[in-house]
Amino acid sequence: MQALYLRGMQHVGIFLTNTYNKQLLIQQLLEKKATDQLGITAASTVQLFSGYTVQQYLLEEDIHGYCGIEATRVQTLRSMSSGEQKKVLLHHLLTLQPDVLVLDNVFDNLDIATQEALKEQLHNASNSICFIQLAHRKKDLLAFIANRLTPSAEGIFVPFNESIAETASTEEAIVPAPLQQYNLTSDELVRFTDVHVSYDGRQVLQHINWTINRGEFWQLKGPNGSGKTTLLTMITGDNVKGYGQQLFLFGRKKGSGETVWSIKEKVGYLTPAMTDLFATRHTLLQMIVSGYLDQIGLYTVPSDMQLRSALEWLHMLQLEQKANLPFNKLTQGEQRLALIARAMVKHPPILILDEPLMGLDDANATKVIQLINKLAAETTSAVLYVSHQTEPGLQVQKVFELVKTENGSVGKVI
Ligand SMILES: Nc1ncnc2c1ncn2[C@@H]1O[C@H](COP(=O)(O)OP(=O)(O)OP(=O)(O)O)[C@@H](O)[C@H]1O
Repeated sequence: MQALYLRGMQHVGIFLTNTYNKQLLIQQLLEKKATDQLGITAASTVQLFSGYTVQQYLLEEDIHGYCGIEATRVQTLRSMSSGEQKKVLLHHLLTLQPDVLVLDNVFDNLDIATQEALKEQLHNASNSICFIQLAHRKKDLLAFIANRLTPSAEGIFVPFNESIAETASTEEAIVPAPLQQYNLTSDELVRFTDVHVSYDGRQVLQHINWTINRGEFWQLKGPNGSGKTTLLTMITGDNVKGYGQQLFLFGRKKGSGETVWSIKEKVGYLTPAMTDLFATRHTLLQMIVSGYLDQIGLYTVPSDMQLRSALEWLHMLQLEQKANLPFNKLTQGEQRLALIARAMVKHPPILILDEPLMGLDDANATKVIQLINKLAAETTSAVLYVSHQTEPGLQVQKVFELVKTENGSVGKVI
């Protein structure tokens, strides 16, 4: 690794693709092992801000009841939304005043207003804390960090060249046909009529009116803590707040004797956190096939038709060469494409993609956007893309936006 010249207060922005071993770099930074190359002196205090750090604080809170972050005395870290968790953690780390703060994908999951506020906060702290920013998206690189590097093919850091070649496209490929049809009584899949949700006496959603029909392509957006996850868990049947309300899922009122299973089998679901569930010895092919069997991993013998169809999905993703590789040996971008295919193999009436671009580099984000557009355009599944970010290139037809008010968020269709 080449010197990063961090002597003095020289911040560094490092652009990484998903193929780079980021964990090793972070480990070296935290252990100050790369002292000579990175210019971090032995006496420096180094802190890390990342999704992993949030997980560590959550674990601490689960075990000891308090994780050391002042704001969590009012509301537990566990019950905060993912954006709220990141905000309080970053604030906490800045108050610790480390010599060096490593920022790993700092803007993932954060709404635009919070991103702007955070940029200002980081800028203000940049006289006293040295930042090493690791970013996968060019647009995320902090403007005040002029020193921008990227690892070369030889593994040394070189100045970052803004024009990075995009990867091959899946645009021309054909979506494999479904092996089964769902018996749906109407085109209306989900309907919220005047739905309200409160937690601990605090209203977070009010007067929600929203209908999702077959084949529609929606984006659900809204700032951190506005209630996106709450709405999603009501659709997937995982939130008890749906009972006793005018919530209709696949033609049945919630709580009218339906099973959670009868809802779940009609929903394809992806959240980046699911990647950890597949950290097993299963191959990529087995993982795709498991989507037919609603299993995580493969514990039932699949049919020949299912195997053939899974191979067609891999062909479409240009991943058939890797069919027999263990899933956890794939790059993050490949894993994300595969998880979307897994959620989609059954052509479920509704496909929910919760922050599907999280952690991806620019080239992989482009590929995933192409795939999502394709699934929305060429299948009868309704696609629900959930993110506070507007992605240029994503061809959503309608947006359901949550707008925060003092009495909880209201929804509007754009
Ligand atoms: N179990 C719970 N107990 C108390 N408050 C909760 C609980 N679950 C959610 N909340 C609160 O409800 C609000 C909405 O949370 P939700 O996770 O639905 O928001 P979100 O839009 O998904 O946020 P983000 O973009 O940050 O993930 C937040 O203020 C959150 O703190």
